[in-house]
Amino acid sequence: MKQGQVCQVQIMTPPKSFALFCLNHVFNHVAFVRSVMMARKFNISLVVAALSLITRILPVAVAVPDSVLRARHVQTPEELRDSYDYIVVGAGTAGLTIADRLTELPERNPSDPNGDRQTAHLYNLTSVPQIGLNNRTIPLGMGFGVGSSSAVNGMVVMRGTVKDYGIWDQLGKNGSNWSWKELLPYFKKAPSLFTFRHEMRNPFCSPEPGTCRGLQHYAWGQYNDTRLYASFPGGLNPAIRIPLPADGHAGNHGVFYYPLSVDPKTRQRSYSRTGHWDGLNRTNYDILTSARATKIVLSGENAATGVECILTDTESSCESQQRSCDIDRSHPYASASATERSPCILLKKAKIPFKPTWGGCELSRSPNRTPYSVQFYKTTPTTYLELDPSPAQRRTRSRSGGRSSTPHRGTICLSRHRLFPRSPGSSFFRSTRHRQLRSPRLQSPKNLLAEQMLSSSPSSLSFLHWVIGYGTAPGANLINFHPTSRGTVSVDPDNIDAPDPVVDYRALTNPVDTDLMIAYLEFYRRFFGPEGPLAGYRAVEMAPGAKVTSREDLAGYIRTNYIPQAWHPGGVVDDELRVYGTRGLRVADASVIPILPGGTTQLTVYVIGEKAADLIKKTWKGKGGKGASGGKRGDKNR
Ligand SMILES: Cc1cc2nc3c(=O)[nH]c(=O)nc-3n(C[C@H](O)[C@H](O)[C@H](O)COP(=O)(O)OP(=O)(O)OC[C@H]3O[C@@H](n4cnc5c(N)ncnc54)[C@H](O)[C@@H]3O)c2cc1C
Repeated sequence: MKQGQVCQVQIMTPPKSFALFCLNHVFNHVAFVRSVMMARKFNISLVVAALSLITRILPVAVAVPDSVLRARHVQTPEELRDSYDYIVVGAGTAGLTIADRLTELPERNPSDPNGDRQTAHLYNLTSVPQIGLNNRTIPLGMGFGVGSSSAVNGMVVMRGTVKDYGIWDQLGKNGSNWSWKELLPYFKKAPSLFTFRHEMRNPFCSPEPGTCRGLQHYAWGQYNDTRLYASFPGGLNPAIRIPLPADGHAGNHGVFYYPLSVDPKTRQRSYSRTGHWDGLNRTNYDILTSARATKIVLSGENAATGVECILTDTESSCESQQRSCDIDRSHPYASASATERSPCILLKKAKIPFKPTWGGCELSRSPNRTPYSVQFYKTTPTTYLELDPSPAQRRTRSRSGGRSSTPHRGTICLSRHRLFPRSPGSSFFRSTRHRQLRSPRLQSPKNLLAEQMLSSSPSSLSFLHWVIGYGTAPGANLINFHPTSRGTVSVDPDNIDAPDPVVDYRALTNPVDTDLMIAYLEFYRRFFGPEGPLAGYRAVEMAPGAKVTSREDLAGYIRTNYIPQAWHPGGVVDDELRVYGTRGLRVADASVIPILPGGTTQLTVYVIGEKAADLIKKTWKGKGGKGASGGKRGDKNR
């Protein structure tokens, strides 16, 4: 090891295997945690699970009781071992999952969930001014700390639809299967990490699609709520053609309730740290805190051989070596952070050959699977009260298994439905104006997106809505997980060593996105209007306001209110998560999602972590490894 300005973590031929995290805290009084995990492998490979580009970093203590933390906590370069089999950069949702799986041991202590949402633990980064949004800059949603974004997120647990993952699969070229069927085993694994606020016997109602016994499983707990259903005699379907799937986690769209990853008794957050780190008893797993990975070291043949990082408290350096590595980044905005954190734009610059397929060039530069979220309806206080269930509705709730508790002031449910159930429907996208949805390449994410938008099939793309009350506010909140404008995350061309990425959402640069939002607004006007299924709520439109009707005015409202991110960005790599043109370098985090699923992302990211670990384990075969099942590595309780 050597001291200096830079911490270099290199990985050598593995005498021992382990995981190492670099946890950093950053400027502006905001603590950052970066992590580098090094995990054991039988042969050679490095996994970096998250990089990002933050400048100055302050050390931050990680509040983990010794009794809980069993992975070796490394705080100085001197404590690093000479070599590691894997390095995982990023102690986030995917990174912790991968490190856990690569270091699995038979013993596992029960989790000790601690720490609720720490909203202050968000990186203090903003995008460049957005031309399409009246030059507003948009804060980036990205958590730091052990657990990172899963430690600060809204805890909504959702799967995407069968179609969502089908698109991923269609985009794959290397034979790695990302279909619903392939991912289902990983989805089933993830719930064991969570304790849920909704005390359901089976939190997902059905590990197997279609085996759920009823909506009531989702209809109690925080939202105490069958009111929505009571509001729609005959269900939503006749009114707005939105189905009510019996199982919200069986890959369908429709209106359903969802669980939260919160312990129902203690109300403590259940997240990647409690599920994948606390309580681990691993001698092959080290974690380095207060360090920021700055560069992935590549050999002459573009083989990843190590990681350089800065120890943020002492500004000292560390160094180790490795024969080869799989590098897995574990945060979308990390994609452009270290020098070789390059998406396609940097690969091009470096003249590294790549095939823009699964996580193609366009997407890899893009954080722009950015949801749209605008609250545009509110109810008056009078109407507010009327949201409480009637005696009849209470009886309905009771019959359906819901709990009797203080009536919530609004009804919350999740609607994931296809575009524009009544109209303009598919014809909306067939207009000349929307031909620009398509791209010249046939099997491109953009084309598949367009195809789904144009489709009238019930399995086509779905969009997400929280209806009547997002959080505690009455109203509606809609999220578009399928924007067509593509953004970029890149290094600063004027300062390639700058730690912060340049993030440009390029929000609303494709006019289709504005048209989508206008159509959404109009849909909600129908939905809440006197002729709509929620007429009984007598909702009053507060914003944009009933007077805002022309396309021009609605577009103006959207420009000033549109938020081109709702904490679920995405972007990078081929379908085996390898960075094009390199060896031993993988990215596994939310950024690899080629097209966002129509749902919140944390569960999908856990699945990506699980799949990444299996992809890596496959390379153990024939090299002294035990293969994907991990042999002795498997904890019994998984
Ligand atoms: C405020 C908020 C609310 C959300 N709400 C929900 C929700 O309700 N439901 C849901 O399903 N999803 C939600 N999400 C999204 C979900 O939490 C994320 O998609 C998911 O956790 C991302 O996981 P990840 O592994 O890709 O990144 P993260 O979990 O963010 O991990 C990235 C890690 O990489 C580290 N890192 C970055 N750069 C470096 C570097 N240079 N060196 C070392 N380490 C580095 C970071 O510090 C961090 O530890 C929310 C997200 C946020 C931010």
